[in-house]
Amino acid sequence: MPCMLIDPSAKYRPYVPLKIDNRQWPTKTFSKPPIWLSTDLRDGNQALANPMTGDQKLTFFRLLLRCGFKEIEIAYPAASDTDFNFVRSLIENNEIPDDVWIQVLTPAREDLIRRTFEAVKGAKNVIIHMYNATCPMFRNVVFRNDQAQTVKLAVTHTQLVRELADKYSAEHNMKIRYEYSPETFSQTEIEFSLEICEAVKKTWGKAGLGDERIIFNLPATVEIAPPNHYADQIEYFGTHISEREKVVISLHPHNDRGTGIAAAELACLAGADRVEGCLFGNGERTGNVDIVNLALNLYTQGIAPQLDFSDIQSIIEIVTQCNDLPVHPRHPYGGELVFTAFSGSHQDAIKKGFEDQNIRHEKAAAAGEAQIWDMPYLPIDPLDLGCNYEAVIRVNSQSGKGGIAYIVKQNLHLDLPRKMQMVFYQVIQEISDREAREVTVDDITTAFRKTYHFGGPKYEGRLALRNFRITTEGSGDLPNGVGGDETPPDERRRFDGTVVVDGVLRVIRGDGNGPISSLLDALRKHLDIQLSLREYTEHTIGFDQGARAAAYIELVPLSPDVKDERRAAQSWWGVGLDSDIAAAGLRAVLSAANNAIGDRALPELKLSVGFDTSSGQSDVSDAIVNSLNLTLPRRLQASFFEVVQRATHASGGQISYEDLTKLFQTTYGYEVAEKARISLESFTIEPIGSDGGRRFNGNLLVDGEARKVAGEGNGPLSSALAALHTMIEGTLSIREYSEHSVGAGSEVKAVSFVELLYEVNGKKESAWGLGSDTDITASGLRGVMRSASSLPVVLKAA
Ligand SMILES: CC(=O)SCCNC(=O)CCNC(=O)[C@H](O)C(C)(C)COP(=O)(O)OP(=O)(O)OC[C@H]1O[C@@H](n2cnc3c(N)ncnc32)[C@H](O)[C@@H]1OP(=O)(O)O
Ligand SMILES: CC(C)C(=O)C(=O)O
Repeated sequence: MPCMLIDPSAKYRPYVPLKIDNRQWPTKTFSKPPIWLSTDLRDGNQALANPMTGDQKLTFFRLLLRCGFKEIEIAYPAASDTDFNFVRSLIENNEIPDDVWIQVLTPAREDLIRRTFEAVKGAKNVIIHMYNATCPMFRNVVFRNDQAQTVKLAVTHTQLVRELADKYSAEHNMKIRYEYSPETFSQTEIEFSLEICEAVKKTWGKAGLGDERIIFNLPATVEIAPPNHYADQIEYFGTHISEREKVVISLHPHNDRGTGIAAAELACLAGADRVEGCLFGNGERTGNVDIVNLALNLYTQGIAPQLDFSDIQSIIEIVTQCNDLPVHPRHPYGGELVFTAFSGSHQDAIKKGFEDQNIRHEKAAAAGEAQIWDMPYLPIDPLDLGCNYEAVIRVNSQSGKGGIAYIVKQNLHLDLPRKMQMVFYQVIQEISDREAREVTVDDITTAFRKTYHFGGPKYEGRLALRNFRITTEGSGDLPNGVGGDETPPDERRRFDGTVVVDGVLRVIRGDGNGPISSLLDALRKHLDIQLSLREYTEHTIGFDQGARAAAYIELVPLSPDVKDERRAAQSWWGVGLDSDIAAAGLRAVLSAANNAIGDRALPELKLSVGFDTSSGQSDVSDAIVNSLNLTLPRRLQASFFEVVQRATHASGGQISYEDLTKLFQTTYGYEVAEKARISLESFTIEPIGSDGGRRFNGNLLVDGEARKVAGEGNGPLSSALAALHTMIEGTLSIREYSEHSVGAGSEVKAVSFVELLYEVNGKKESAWGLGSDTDITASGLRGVMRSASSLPVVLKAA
């Protein structure tokens, strides 16, 4: 089986370097772009397994115009009807802008030259491009010509081109220029290249300045030497051709050694004026030189290339559709992976680079200076090519914390503290190792939300903040916007808040020297969550009205010794986002606390009875709001607080929230199964008289016995009281009444809060009762009966 030779010199010979003294190009630098010629529709097209259709060529042509090409080789018209007709259709359909030169290629053959001229008849600006091979191998093998015959071939056919150019330009008002290519220039003896070009120039006979210049296109038809050799050849040609000012030196590099770009760049430094190539380097074998690459190389040197690749992805789409060839994912500037870093150290550098650059750019903008792009690993700003930063960092098992933090910042606008980055990195590493695949942006943001219970109800943990109030001892409510734990020394803060604990609303309270420490205190007291704050950072997101605060918190196990807390190996991070900075901190505490408690069962929530009367009362009523959705009238709050205090003393100083709720329900008869002493079985209310009076007819159950009663008043409640008076000693009167609705839609019901005053034998007593019903009148009546049942009403003898 053939294989690589141990001594390849037995088979291959090296190129022969040019002897040039004092070459100039190595010290030259770029200052302007060359003239570009796209040969996608000719050299690119002829290299395709399936050359482009007319429609594809038209699409491609329009794309080239969009990119800004002013010279476009559109066909080898003599090759096929498709090519010929395409040229005709562009001309006849006025597709060619006035400032664009179309170029067509022809061999040095009379019939084909004539057909080529026929193809371009009537076009405004045309470059006729003729070629014949000039290097020894082609002379000897392909044409079997010596040097003189080769020159003769070129000269004779240049003569024909000249005659036809004169004729067509006169007859069809065309501007016609001439390009001659000594094909395989790079393999041709340099002196012979000069000789044949001098002969062609002379024959053409009308090389002038500007648009009159003759174009000598010097192809590296096959790249057989390093790029410096091509540069030498070009410099030599340019410094030895006569009337240099009347000559455009054009490059046509191929990429057989993979150095087409370097060859073109060095040859430009060596004096070339023009480059022929294809978008993304399509073309024979390894392709023509890639004009996108060349142009953007200039761009990254701060030189406007005069070509526009602002929407590079849409350009790739069209090019790949027309060529039916892919663009490699690693292709310079355009490949789908070229702005992507997977590896940790690259990602870290890019992330830091962006941060540093933002600061630099802000300063430069303020000073009115240029905002220079200077980024690790990214030689060009993806935005300039219509790409975004989304794909700049992608994560797999080679990635590090910096990259992951970058994605979190880009997508969630959260700038994680370094230690938190390290912790979250472990989470993503675990996913990436487990799944053995790239971790997507969605994977990362979802993992972040889940890990830190961040981003709304869907991601809530076992503990979630509903509402809160921070008060300063003696000074009432704190205005929102008091941040972190920045409390003046000696001022104490109190956190009163409603927190969802395992799905149940709870009111908790704690004290500390700031909002965070008072919430931590509340968690300790009420839920036995013993944590302490080790690190807190915050930043704002957005501006002005839309600004929000992001807070990051690290909690450690509470320890009697602060030093132990600082050294604690175990810690939990949390994040909170809110328009109010204090709320952001509190959310961050709960986010971290969620991670700290994991699945651990929490103790039954305890309501401490050590509160002072007023604040204990609001705790109690908050609890009823939370558990039963009932907003108690103020006097009922006071009344119930007394009940609670008695109950908590009786049960050793503490009462659970469940028991508190039950106590409320049984005390006031709210939604309990047992019948009260006096209960309403059924009733009717009838209007009486003309002044709005009412008559109540009720079926009651009193001490287990059915009673029918009736009474009249000026409303349902007063008529019910009148009815009760028919069976009791003393009098009942309404001391306070209020009601509100609970629930929504078809579930809505009325809840009535009734306080009755009972006067009998000179004694007075009052009691509260609750009624509820979908009918508001029935709700009020039930409240009356429930309140009466709580009073020691004396029944009349039957
Ligand atoms: C480096 C380059 O890219 S050069 C451009 C190459 N592009 C193409 O070839 C695509 C279009 N070509 C074609 O469609 C056909 O080759 C045609 C129509 C031009 C000619 O087709 P044919 O007449 O069948 O000739 P064929 O394709 O075999 O070409 C070889 C002949 O042309 C001669 N020839 C090759 N190049 C040239 C040239 N630049 N000038 C004159 N004659 C040439 C060869 O010596 C050979 O002649 P021979 O038949 O006397 O031996
Ligand atoms: C016709 C010439 C310019 C050519 O395509 C080449 O040499 O590659």
